Amino acid sequence: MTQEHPLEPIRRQITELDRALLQLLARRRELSLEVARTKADVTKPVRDAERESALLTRLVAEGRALGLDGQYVSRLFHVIIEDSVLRQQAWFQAQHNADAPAQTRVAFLGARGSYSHLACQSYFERRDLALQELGQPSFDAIISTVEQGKADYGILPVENTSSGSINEVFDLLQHTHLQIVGETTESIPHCVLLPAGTEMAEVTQIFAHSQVHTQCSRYLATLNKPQTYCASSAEAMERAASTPNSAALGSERGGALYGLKVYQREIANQPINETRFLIVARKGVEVPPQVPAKTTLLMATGQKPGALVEALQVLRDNGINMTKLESRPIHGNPWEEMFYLDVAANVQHDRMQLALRQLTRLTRFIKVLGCYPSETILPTELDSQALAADPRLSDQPALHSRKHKPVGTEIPLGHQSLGGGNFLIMAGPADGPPGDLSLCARTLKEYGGAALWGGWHSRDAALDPLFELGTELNLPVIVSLEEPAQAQEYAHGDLWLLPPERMNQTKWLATAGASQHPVILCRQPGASLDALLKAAEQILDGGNQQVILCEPGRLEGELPVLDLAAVAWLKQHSHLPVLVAPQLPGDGGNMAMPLLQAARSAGADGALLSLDSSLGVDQLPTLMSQFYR
Ligand SMILES: O=C(O)C(=O)C[C@]1(C(=O)O)C=C[C@@H](O)C=C1
Repeated sequence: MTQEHPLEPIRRQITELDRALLQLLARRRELSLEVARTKADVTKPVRDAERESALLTRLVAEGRALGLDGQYVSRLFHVIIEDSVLRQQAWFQAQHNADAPAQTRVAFLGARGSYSHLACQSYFERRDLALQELGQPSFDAIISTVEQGKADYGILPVENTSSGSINEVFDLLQHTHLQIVGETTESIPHCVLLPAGTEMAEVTQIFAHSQVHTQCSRYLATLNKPQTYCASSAEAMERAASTPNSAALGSERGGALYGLKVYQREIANQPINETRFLIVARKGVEVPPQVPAKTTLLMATGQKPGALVEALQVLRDNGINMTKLESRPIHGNPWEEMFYLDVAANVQHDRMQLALRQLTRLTRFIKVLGCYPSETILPTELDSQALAADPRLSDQPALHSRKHKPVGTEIPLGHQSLGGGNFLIMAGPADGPPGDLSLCARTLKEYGGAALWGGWHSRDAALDPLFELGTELNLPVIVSLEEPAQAQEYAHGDLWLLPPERMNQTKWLATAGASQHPVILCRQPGASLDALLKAAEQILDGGNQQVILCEPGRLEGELPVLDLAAVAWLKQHSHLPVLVAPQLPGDGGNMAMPLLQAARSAGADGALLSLDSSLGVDQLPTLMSQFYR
């Protein structure tokens, strides 16, 4: 008889626990609906911030007593509460609109597995409605299918966190009589997908939608494989499934429909990649008082100066919060604009009715495109004290703080020292030809650069030349930590870098904490400075005292944004060295110098420069010689 592996009985216990967790979650959902039924009688709003805050504070404390950290518990319960709120809202909406279409035929863009298809499934699943799915070839076809009564609903993407507004959809909304009846936001984690049995080394082409390709350009540069563009991600996945030696970019859920498995997750340039969709129907809906509503308006103001400001003032005077403003040209009227506004208000409320009446006086055209339940559920924030570590330790200053260590930490870097008073420049080519790496390394060496950087994503293939150059020139190298399980592959790097999207990921922080390499920890966009320091604390707590904080820049359109107040604040509150990683616009060569000088004045200890079309390797010698002059 074969003996059972010792793993098996443990795994059986985990399976049992997971099953019990699922049953508890299902029961919690039932109770949440019971709460909704009770609230219906007293017209209490779905969301009760006080209750959520009390509930989370208690759970964090109880979790801590069981050895679970506060961030972990609050993250889990944010997901659970979001589901509870959305389900309650969907229930109220259904009660209030009993004459909604009996069937649910939904028109969406693309085939099974497209991002629109997945959004459609999540939206209607919450409503417990059986779906008849009608994939369409274009946005136009979605609108006309619903207009002609061949579908009951249409689902249209309107904006994406990486690529911005989808203009074609806004233009179509101008001309249809369909009403917006709902919205949903889908988080779309792009992955590289492979057919079962295919290895990445065998792949000769990657199928992708052009927008997805743009959103993942940094990672794709490291794979260095030819791309074939497709009309949709669904088509990309279908072609990869039927073409030998190919891969596709798509979502994990979509890939599963085509028998594709994930090769690499989270490959988007921006860690948060969400798309907002609108649901349209022939007849509008009414939003019940328990549910927060959004109203979308379409309006054209007169062409006199300040007309838009006057219109917006009407909203402000009536206490109405605008959540989005978008402008589109009016066909046939050059230089005139049509404005789309989302406001957080129910069109039935008096103040909204009043505002609409006042707006008719100031506009040439105004139309309500729809009033629908808002599905933007912001998590209830707990104060940092509630989330802090064990209260018995709360009188001990945090390891990152100046109270714990008044003198700044210095980290040796070759013959220089980070945090030692000199501003150090570290650089590397973003995704240029391999020759750039060598040129960059030699330039850094010659002009006093402190380290060679392998870019935001250091993939296996790119590591060897990096390490070889480092050894040859005796120049420290920085590698991005991609996969904690393979930490040994990064062992030759002198410094490790945790990219912004890893800042909150416990397994990366634990790997960094257990390492003896200095670790550069980058602030995630939108994360608070407190959150950055908490992540640093986890690394320090793990044992690694060589943590370097990094403030990455970003681009707002063509404008470079770099938070130097954050740099100054971090230097005052923490003894850890602080770097900046500015992003430069297309013609960024001229911006590099003033940004570096300003960062140095704000107290930064150095900069990480990503060399690309905005700042080329060839511009590095002038920049460095002038900076250190
Ligand atoms: O207790 C309530 O009032 C609920 O609606 C339940 C619940 C929850 O899921 O715990 C959901 C939404 C509220 O904001 C607070 C709590």
